Amino acid sequence: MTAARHLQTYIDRHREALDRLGDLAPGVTAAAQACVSALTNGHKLVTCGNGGSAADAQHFAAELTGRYRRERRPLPALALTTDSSALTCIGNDYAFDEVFARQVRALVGPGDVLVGITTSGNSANVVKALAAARDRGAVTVALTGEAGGEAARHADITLKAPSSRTAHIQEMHILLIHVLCESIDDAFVEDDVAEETPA
Ligand SMILES: O=C(CO)[C@@H](O)[C@H](O)[C@H](O)[C@H](O)COP(=O)(O)O
Ligand SMILES: [Zn+2]
Repeated sequence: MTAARHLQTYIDRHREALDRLGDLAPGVTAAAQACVSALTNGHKLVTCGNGGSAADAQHFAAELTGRYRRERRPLPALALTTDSSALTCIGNDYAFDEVFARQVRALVGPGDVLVGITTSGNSANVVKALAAARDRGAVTVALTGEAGGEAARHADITLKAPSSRTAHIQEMHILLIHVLCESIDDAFVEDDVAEETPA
């Protein structure tokens, strides 16, 4: 297939998913409220995922500790994918399934929000992180594909990107993350006329 044909296929499939994304409005509202309420009450956001979703987890956390679009105070957020010592120690000494859950048991407390990102919904390390966070009294949010999978069973709120294809699920996930960042900015930007940094 030519690159041009790939491009058209991606545009068509991306648009198909995008056209159905509005159905997630109630879940997005609930997730935004959970994030804002946790951060307002001095709690933190913790994220995790594998591969491309690890990048999304880090992206989300950095939007909060750094900045998203508007100027506001730094907000507490942490991706569990970034500490190679913790990942290799826990993976080596326990099991890869435990790499996020053990960090959750160390770092996540009541009132925090754990965001688990998994396109299949079935990555065991993300599922176990959601379960551990729930045990710790955190609010659990899963970003999944349309199937939801096992992750949905351990999440208080599940945002199911309306696609079964990993790439397009990931594309919807990053859009959803940015939408959550808009709501978080709304809650923490003090001067609402603050300008966006030009690209
Ligand atoms: O980015 C991609 C594929 O687009 C890959 O790195 C992908 O994230 C990895 O295969 C992940 O291990 C998939 O895990 P999950 O989304 O099913 O939890
Ligand atoms: Zn990818």
